[in-house]
Amino acid sequence: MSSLEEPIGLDNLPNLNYVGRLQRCSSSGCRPRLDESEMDDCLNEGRECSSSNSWEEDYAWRRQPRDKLCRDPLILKASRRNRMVFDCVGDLWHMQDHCHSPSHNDTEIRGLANKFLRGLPKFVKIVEVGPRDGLQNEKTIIPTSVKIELIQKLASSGLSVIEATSFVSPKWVPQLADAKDVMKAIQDVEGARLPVLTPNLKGFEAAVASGAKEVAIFASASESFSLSNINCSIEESLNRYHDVTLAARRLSIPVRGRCPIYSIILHILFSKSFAINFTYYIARYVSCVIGCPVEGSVPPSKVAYVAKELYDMGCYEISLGDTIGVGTPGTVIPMLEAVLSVIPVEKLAVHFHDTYGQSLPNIMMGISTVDSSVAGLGGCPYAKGASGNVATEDVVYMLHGLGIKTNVDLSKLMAAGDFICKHLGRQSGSKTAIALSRITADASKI
Ligand SMILES: CC(C)(COP(=O)([O-])OP(=O)([O-])OC[C@H]1O[C@@H](n2cnc3c(N)ncnc32)[C@H](O)[C@@H]1OP(=O)([O-])[O-])[C@@H](O)C(=O)NCCC(=O)NCCSC(=O)C[C@@](C)(O)CC(=O)[O-]
Repeated sequence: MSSLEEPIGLDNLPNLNYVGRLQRCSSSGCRPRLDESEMDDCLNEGRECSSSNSWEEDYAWRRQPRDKLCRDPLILKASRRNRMVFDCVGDLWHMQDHCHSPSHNDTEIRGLANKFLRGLPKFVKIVEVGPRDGLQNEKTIIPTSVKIELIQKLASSGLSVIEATSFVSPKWVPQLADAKDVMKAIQDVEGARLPVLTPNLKGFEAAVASGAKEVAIFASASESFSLSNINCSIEESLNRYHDVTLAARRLSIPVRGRCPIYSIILHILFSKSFAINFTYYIARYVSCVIGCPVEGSVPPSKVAYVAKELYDMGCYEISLGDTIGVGTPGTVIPMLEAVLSVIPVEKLAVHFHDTYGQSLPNIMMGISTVDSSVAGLGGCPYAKGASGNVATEDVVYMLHGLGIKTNVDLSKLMAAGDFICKHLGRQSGSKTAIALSRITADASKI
């Protein structure tokens, strides 16, 4: 991958003077660069920061008249040469109206950068939900062999958790009726955990019989959605999930969840052997954490209640799902605040559908586990109008651009996205995949 295909992150900004200048001339021209003290911060936090450019060089542009800056031949050359860079800054003519105002206070800007970067994790675990959430809503039934190959390709990209399928009623979700065959075929996939969705004991038992080592349970913060999605009330669903978590402990099936002291006691009481691994993995979902397709907005306190119930059952990770993708940072922050008052931050994951294109800003709230779907596949059959999950490629591109590690190889991930999109006969839902494929295609013509 050439440097032009890599995200323009904080790490490489200093080496891309023309990009920096373009950005300063754009509406986002207030975007701060790192000064030396901030670089020290980065180093202390284990991130890499280049110090190749001096502070004066960084901010020399402020002394230049606006029109000179915006007619900089380097800028124009760069914009002609590199479509990706041009796209990233928008229309030059339009940008002239948004040149940086010298009235901005440098200290405030640097303070903002510091605050912003400090709130972000150094590593984000991505939970790939494409094979499950992505394919459950497809009109046509995807052949089992394609699902298996997709999972293998995703695993080879470095994704460490891939939600493989669902053990739900085939009458409700016929697209995943081959769950058993998929699970059996991916037993030898290495390097990735492969959780599956289970709505009840029946699903749990079928998952275990097919070799699942990890299961995900899914409750809703909206009564109406619970009824339409799993045909029972929230309380009934929580009772079912109690049964599932107990059964998991009896079988010593890893439960994606924490291991509180009473779990250990239950484990000792119910397990057949004491020499078992105490790592439980049971997951994880609270759906409709912002809005419900039937009820409209969902109160944060309701989300916190359901999340805490799942957590207390032993779920070590609670994923907060904006099922219909209506959240903005304005609604996501109060919801997170409510949940964080009952669950530690490191136990949380976020799961955004990108219906309104708000997923990326919503992810930037400091939660270090993010669900996403390759090529932006997905949607819930019981949440009409909801679009796919935020695309994994877009998440990886953004995180790498911020210097946040994911251990995911973007080009291999794109190959997986390309594979499934070709099969589905449509364009990727990932803006990153589209842009980078265009660059590669253009380059191959030269
Ligand atoms: C929960 C049920 C099963 C209740 O469905 P029900 O009809 O109320 O269940 P039932 O107990 O009356 O059983 C009816 C039939 O289903 C069978 N059955 C019962 N359970 C199972 C099972 N596990 N696997 C296979 N078969 C099952 C059962 O054996 C019976 O078969 P029959 O006697 O008629 O031949 C049903 O409503 C269901 O399967 N719902 C799943 C819906 C679903 O998968 N939705 C999408 C996932 S949620 C989501 O996408 C949101 C999320 C997680 O991504 C987060 C976010 O985006 O926010």
